[in-house]
Amino acid sequence: MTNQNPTDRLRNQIKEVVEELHLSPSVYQILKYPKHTFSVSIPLEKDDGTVENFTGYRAVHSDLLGPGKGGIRFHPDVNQEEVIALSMWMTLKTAILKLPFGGAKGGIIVDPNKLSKRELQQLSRQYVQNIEPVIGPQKDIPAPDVNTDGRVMGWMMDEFFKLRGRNVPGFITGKPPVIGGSEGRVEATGHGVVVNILQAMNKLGMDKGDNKVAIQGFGNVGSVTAQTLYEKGLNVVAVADIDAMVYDEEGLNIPEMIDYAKENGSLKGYTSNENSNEIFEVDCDIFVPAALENQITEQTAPKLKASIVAEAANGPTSGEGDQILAEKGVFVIPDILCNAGGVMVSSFEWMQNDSHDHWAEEVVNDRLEKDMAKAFEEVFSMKEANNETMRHAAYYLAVKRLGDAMFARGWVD
Ligand SMILES: NC(=O)C1=CN([C@@H]2O[C@H](COP(=O)(O)OP(=O)(O)OC[C@H]3O[C@@H](n4cnc5c(N)ncnc54)[C@H](OP(=O)(O)O)[C@@H]3O)[C@@H](O)[C@H]2O)C=CC1
Ligand SMILES: O=C(O)CCC(=O)C(=O)O
Repeated sequence: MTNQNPTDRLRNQIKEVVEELHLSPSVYQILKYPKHTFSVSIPLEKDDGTVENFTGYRAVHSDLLGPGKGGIRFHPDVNQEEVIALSMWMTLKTAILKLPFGGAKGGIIVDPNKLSKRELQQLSRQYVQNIEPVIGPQKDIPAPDVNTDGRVMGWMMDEFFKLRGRNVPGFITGKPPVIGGSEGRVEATGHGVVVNILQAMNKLGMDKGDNKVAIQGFGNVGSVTAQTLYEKGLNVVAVADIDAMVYDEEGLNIPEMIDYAKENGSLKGYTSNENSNEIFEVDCDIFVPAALENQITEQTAPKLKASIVAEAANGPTSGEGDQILAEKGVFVIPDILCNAGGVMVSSFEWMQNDSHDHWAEEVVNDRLEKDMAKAFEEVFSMKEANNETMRHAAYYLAVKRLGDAMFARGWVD
C-alpha cells in the first residue's frame, strides 16, 4: 500500500520494522502516535489595527531518549498531520544519530511574506507565549525550519526569557551566536548533506569531477548544500526555487546566485529561467530535494535521471516515488540520515549552553563531519548486511534503538 499520507506511511514502516526485529508489539503502539500535540490560536494585531487569527501547533512525538527536539515552520500549508509526521521523523533522526533527544516539531499556518517585520516578530512572540507550558531545555527544544531562521529564534528566546524571568538559552537552538547560538548551525544541515553525498559517491565509485548535481530548493539547506558542493569542485548544473529553475550544463556560479537570490528574494530573472518543475528532467547524477514534502512522486520519479538522491528535505519522496526509485536502482540517502546535520549541531549548541561554553567553528564542523560520516557508515553497513535500501536500514537502526530504550526503561517486555 503506497497511496498514503506521510503519517500512515511512517506508521506502516515502523510497524514493519518492529515485526522484523521481533520487538514487542507495544513498541509500535507507543511510537504510533505523538505523546502530545498542542494546537494554539494566535490573534495578531496587524499594522492597520485589524486582528487576524493564526493557528499554530507544537507536537512532541517522543521524549524517550531525551527532551523533544525539532524545528518550527512558518508556511501556509502547515497542518496538524504534517507537524505530527515531521515530529515522528525527528524521533527517528535523533535515534539514528544517538543524540540525547526525542522528536518534536512545530509550525504556524502563515505566509510570512505577507507580514511586516513587526507583525512577524509579534506572531513569533505570541506563539511562544502560547506554547510556553510545553517547552523548555529539558522538555522540548525548538529550532529553525522552513521560513524561520536565527532572527526568529532570537525573538522567541527573548520572549521565553521574559516569561520565565531568567536566562534559559538552552530552550531554543539555531539562535545567533552573539546570544548563545552555535557557530556553524546555519550551515550545519547543508554541510551534513554534503558529507552524506561524498560518502555515497565514494561507495558507488563516483568521481567528484565527472558528476552533475541538481538541487530543488534554494533556501537555507539548498543554498548551503550548493555552495559547499561548489567549493568542493562538484558541478552544480541546476537549481530551482519555487519561482524558477536555472540550468547550465557547464556548471552554475553558485556564489553569484546566492547574492542574486538575497538581493531579489528569488532566482526569478537570474539569466534565462525555466519553470521550476523542469528540475526533475535535468540531466544529472545526483539529485538533492531541499524544499518540501512529496516532491518525488509517481509523476516526477520516472523522469529523474540521477543515480543518487540525497534527501535534504524532510519527506520529499512519496511512497509511490520511493518504489519507483527502488525499481530504478537509485541510491537514496534517506532524510532521517541525510539532513541530520542540523539537529546534530543543535545538540552541540544545547551542550554549549548547558556548560556556558562556546566552541570554535572548526571544532563544530570537525565533529559534525566525523559523526555524520560514522552514522552514514552504520546505516550503509546495515544495508549491505541485509541487502536492503538505505531507508529501510536507517529505520531498522532507529527503531531498534528506540525499542532497546523502551525495554531498558521497563516500558515493554
Ligand atoms: N533549516 C534546517 O536546519 C533544516 C531543514 N530541513 C528541511 O529542509 C527543507 C528546506 O528547509 P529550509 O532550507 O530550512 O527552508 P527555507 O525556507 O530556507 O527554504 C525552502 C526553499 O524551498 C523552496 N521551495 C518551496 N517549494 C518549492 C518547490 N515546489 N519547488 C522548488 N523550490 C521550492 C523555497 O523557494 P521560495 O523561497 O522561492 O519559496 C526555498 O528556496 C525542509 O524540508 C526542512 O524541513 C531539515 C533539517 C534541518
Ligand atoms: O535543529 C533542530 O533541532 C531541528 C532541525 C529540524 O527541524 C529537522 O531536522 O528537521
